[in-house]
Amino acid sequence: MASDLSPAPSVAKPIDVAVGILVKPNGEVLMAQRPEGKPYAGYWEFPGGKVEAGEPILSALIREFKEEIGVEIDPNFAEAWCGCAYVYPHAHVHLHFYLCRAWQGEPQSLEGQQLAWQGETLNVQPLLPATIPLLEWMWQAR
Ligand SMILES: Nc1nc2c([nH]c(=O)n2[C@H]2C[C@H](O)[C@@H](COP(=O)(O)OP(=O)(O)OP(=O)(O)O)O2)c(=O)[nH]1
Ligand SMILES: [Mg+2]
Repeated sequence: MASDLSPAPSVAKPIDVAVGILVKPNGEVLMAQRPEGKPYAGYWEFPGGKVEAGEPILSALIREFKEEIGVEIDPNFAEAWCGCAYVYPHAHVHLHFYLCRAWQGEPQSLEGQQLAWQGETLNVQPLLPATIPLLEWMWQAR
C-alpha cells in the first residue's frame, strides 16, 4: 500500500486572494474577463489577485486595483464582506471579498481584459465557479 500521504500541491497551501466589488450608486458592479495566458482565461470575475507574502489583504486589494484597472480604492470605503475557499485544479484559493463604494479614477483595461458594469441580470458569461454563489448571495442580501 502506498505510504505517501502528503497532500497534492494544489491543496497543501491555500492562496489568499483579495477581490474587490466596485458598486456604483445605481447598484451595478464591475466585472472583468480574465486575460489570455491565465488559468480560466475568458472567464468573468471581480478584479483582484493574489496576496503577497506578509502583505495585508487590504493592501493587496489596493495594489491589485491599481495594477489591473488603474483605480485607487479608498480604504475607508472598502468593507470586508465575506470569504470563501475553492479548490481548482490549478490552485486552492481563499477568496476575501470586499465591497467598495468609493474610488478614484475610471476603470481602465490595463491587462487587455474586457470590463463590464453588471446589474442583477448578467450579460457576461461564463463566471469563475467560486464567484457564482457569491454573486447570487450579493443580490439577495441587498
Ligand atoms: N480576482 C478574482 N479571482 C478569483 C475570483 N474568483 C476566483 O475563484 N478567483 C480565483 C482565480 C485565481 O485562481 C485566483 C486569482 O488569482 P489571479 O490569477 O487573478 O492572480 P493575480 O491577479 O495576482 O495575477 P497573476 O499573479 O497571475 O499575474 O482567484 C474573483 O471573483 N476574482
Ligand atoms: Mg487578478
